[in-house]
Amino acid sequence: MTDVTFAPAGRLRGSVVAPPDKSISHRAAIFGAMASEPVSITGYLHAEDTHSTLNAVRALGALVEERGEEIVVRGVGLRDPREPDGIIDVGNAGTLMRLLPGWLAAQEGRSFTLDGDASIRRRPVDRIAVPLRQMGAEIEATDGRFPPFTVHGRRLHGTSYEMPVASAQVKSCVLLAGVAAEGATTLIEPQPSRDHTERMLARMGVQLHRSGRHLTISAADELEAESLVVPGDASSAAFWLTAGVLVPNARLLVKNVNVNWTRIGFVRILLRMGGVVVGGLEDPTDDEIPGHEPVSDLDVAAGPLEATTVEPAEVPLAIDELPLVALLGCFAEGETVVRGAEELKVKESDRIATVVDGLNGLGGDLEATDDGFVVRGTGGLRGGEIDAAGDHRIAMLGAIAGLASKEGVTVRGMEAAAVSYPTFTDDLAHLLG
Ligand SMILES: O=C(O)C1=C[C@@H](OP(=O)(O)O)[C@@H](O)[C@H](O)C1
Ligand SMILES: C=C(OP(=O)(O)O)C(=O)O
Repeated sequence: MTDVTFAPAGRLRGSVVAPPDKSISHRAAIFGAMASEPVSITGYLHAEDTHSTLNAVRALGALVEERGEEIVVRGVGLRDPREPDGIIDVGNAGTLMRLLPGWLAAQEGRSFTLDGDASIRRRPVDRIAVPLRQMGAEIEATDGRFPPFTVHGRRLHGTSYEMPVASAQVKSCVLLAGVAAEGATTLIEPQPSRDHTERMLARMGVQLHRSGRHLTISAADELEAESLVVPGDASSAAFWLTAGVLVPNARLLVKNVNVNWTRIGFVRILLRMGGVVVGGLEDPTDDEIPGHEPVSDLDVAAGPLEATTVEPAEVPLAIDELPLVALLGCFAEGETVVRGAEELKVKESDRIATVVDGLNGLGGDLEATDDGFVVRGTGGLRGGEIDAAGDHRIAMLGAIAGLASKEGVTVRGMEAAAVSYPTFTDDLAHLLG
């Protein structure tokens, strides 16, 4: 385990290019493997989670050539993944674990077992097993709902499924099954969630139609795209936006950020709290499904903050950034409340517990609730030690807390950052000059 100390930042200036988007990289590799013709992917994220995805698609028979900035995936087509010799190891990647079975469930007569690390074994898969069974698949999970689990592929039929939780992973899984099923599949979403799957499938020639909460996908014979481009990750960029707001006199430019409106709920919350962020944010696209991802450079500066309440409908659009909302709340005037975020309990760690305990250990005044947390702003944080609990977002949360604290923060287990952002400490060193 690596302990790293982050001292209060005297100066934080300059520009940083957001690392490639993790969600979109997973999708590009999986959809590339589902395609019949080679797909060139520019800007693929080289991190632990997305390497698990490359290994998974290789195990299914796809060829992956790495050529510097570009990777080329030579897929096996919608109906020809190979049955691997052993398990498919998803490592720490929940997105891989929940998306891939959508495709695999449609492979008649073949079985696939997925497993991962200790954290992944605590993350439920019944949320995908329920709709996939409804479409005709057979799934056996440990204790009925955890990895390791086995997907027995069957001829799938389209369905209509009302999702109990707003989850882009569940939505994507059902859409992938829908592409390879017979007939149309309709999903009814409780609230909008990130829409990268819809955008990328539309770009790859699949017919998708949205009408309010209803999303319908038609089966396709093949997926097709010569090239896919991965933009910068808004969730990774959020660490720099937070640092830019909290560190006195900071001035940062975060370049090439994906500003898809379903990913920038955090920026909207930050603006509401008084943060200064300037850039070309996307407006909601309503029922339209664009075939691209918008990007912008974001300029951020330090400033005084006010508390806010994050309502349940905002949660899916800022889910991975809610730990940073808690950190901002420590520095804001008043009481910051996050509601409707019980999903945080089933991430890489129980993020209600790790955020509340972690920031309280640094001098914060937070209280866990059943569905989120309450943060009483104290104007700052003393500092101290925080355990990343094997969770990349908690590791980087601790680092940013350290920069903004009075005495600095030691993060225990900083290596966890490599799951989504392996160059995090190098980028920070550059900004500290
Ligand atoms: O679809 C995706 O790429 C993701 C969806 C979210 O999970 P849920 O679908 O479980 O909300 C998010 O927390 C995760 O980091 C990535
Ligand atoms: C929850 C996350 O990812 P995943 O579900 O893919 O493990 C995350 O990156 O914060």
